[in-house]
Parts: sequence; structure tokens; C-alpha cells
Amino acid sequence: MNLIIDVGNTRIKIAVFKKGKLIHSESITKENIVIKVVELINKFECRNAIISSVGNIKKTQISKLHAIINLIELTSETKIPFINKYSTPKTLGMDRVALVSAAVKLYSNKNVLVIDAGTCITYDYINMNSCYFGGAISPGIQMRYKSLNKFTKNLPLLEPKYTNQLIGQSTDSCIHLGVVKGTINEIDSFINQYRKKNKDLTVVLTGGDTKLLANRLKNSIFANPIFLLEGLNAILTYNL
Ligand SMILES: Nc1ncnc2c1ncn2[C@@H]1O[C@H](COP(=O)(O)OP(=O)(O)O)[C@@H](O)[C@H]1O
Ligand SMILES: CC(C)(COP(=O)(O)O)[C@@H](O)C(=O)NCCC(=O)O
Ligand SMILES: [K+]
Repeated sequence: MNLIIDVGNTRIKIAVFKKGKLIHSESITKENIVIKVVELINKFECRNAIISSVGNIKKTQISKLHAIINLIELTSETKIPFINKYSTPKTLGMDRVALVSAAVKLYSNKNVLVIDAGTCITYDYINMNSCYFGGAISPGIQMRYKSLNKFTKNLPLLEPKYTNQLIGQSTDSCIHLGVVKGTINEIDSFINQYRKKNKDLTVVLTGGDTKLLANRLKNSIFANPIFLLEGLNAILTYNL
């Protein structure tokens, strides 16, 4: 059994895979990461683990994990199942490396655009020959709501809500429209531009805001909230 740890900028996800299938996943806090890992190793008899981090996790915690399980720390040195054409591979987020690895595994011989709507929204394009080129990074839904509140005097901090109208007629509806509908428009517009260049493009949507966005896009996409975890499991398996 494989233990998977994904440290994002908002949440830490921990999961267990048995023969390529997800059998457990949950979000945890960074304070109880070691306790959780011990619990899951014992419960599921995990032998190997992988950790990917683009967020804050202490080196001492990673050292503790090394002491209790055979752990791969995903870095720009790790062997990956695709050709990386990003011009700055050392600064590429390890979450994006995992997403591209999932695309290669689950959609081999396809051109794929992976959209991860998490703290940030990342776009990653990989072609049918397993070449990764790059994509785009924009602010995530929560970050958009928070920044409107933080950088103005008058705008309230709201909980995300989808509203389907063109003209917002109150402060709240203008914010919801600008943020959620604006994000949907951004995503649809990127997909349309990629589809103009690729007649046959597979699009995958993942990340914490998948549910809010998936069935509101005009484009047809595959929604897969566990795509990143699948990618980390693929990299772990590839390196064992
Ligand atoms: N229960 C939740 N806790 C935190 N964020 C959530 C939750 N449900 C939805 N979200 C949304 O998901 C985003 C975080 O997604 P996630 O994929 O976990 O991010 P990351 O991998 O960057 O940590 C938040 O910015 C927020 O918009
Ligand atoms: C863009 C990101 C901040 C996204 O992080 P996330 O939303 O998954 O928490 C992360 O992939 C990262 O730190 N990237 C480094 C820059 C790059 O990928 O080029
Ligand atoms: K992301």
C-alpha cells in the first residue's frame, strides 16, 4: 500500500492507494501530519510513501517521516514519467509535476489540459508524446474573494456563491459575479483557445473548487478531485 501526502497552500491531503486504487483520503492540519502518518501506516500497512509540497511544512517533520517509512520527497531531481520542456524546471511547482504525471498515466497518447482550481488556478498542457510545455497561473476563488476585501476599504469578505446573471445589482452580487462567473469565463476562454490549436483535447478539472465550477463550464471536461493524488501515486510507483 502506498501513502500519499500533498501539501498545498491551503490544505494538506493524505491518501492511501492499494494496487492503483484510492482506498482512503482526508484533509489534515500540518500540526498532526506525523501522528496521521503513523495512524495510516498502522491501519493500512503502508510500505512506501511520497510527499509533494508547495506549501509550508517544516524540514524536521519531513525528517520524522523519513524515520518511519520509505519516503520519496518529490523534487526537481525525482525521476518523472514525462519530458519536461518548462524553461525553469527548478521553479516548477511539484503539485504541477504530479498533475502532469496523472495526465500521462490516465490519458496516454492524448493532448491534455489540466486545470487545478485550488489556492491558485493552474493550467498545465501536455501533448500526446508526453511532452510538458507549461500553462498559466492565476488567483484561486478564495484568493480572489480575500483580495477584494483586503485591498479595498468597502468590500466585504463573502463566502463563495454562484450567481448566473450578467448584471450584478448589489455589492454582494457584483462580487459573486466578478469572482465566480469571472473565473468560469476565464477557464472557458482558456479551454477555447487551447481547443482552437488542438482539435482533440482532453480537459481535466481538479482541486478544491472542482464542485463549484465543473457543471457550470460551457466546455465538456472530466472532473476528477483526486487527480493530483493519482499523479503522486504514479510517480511513487514509477520510482519503486
Ligand atoms: N473545506 C474547504 N477548505 C478549504 N478550501 C476549500 C474547501 N472547500 C472548497 N475550498 C476551496 O478550495 C480551495 C483550496 O483547494 P485545494 O485544492 O485544497 O488547494 P491547495 O491544494 O492549494 O491547498 C480554496 O481556495 C477554496 O476556494
Ligand atoms: C502555482 C502554485 C503556487 C499553485 O499552488 P496551489 O494552488 O496548488 O497551492 C504552485 O504550483 C507553485 O508554487 N508553483 C511554483 C511556480 C511554477 O509552477 O512555475
Ligand atoms: K492549484
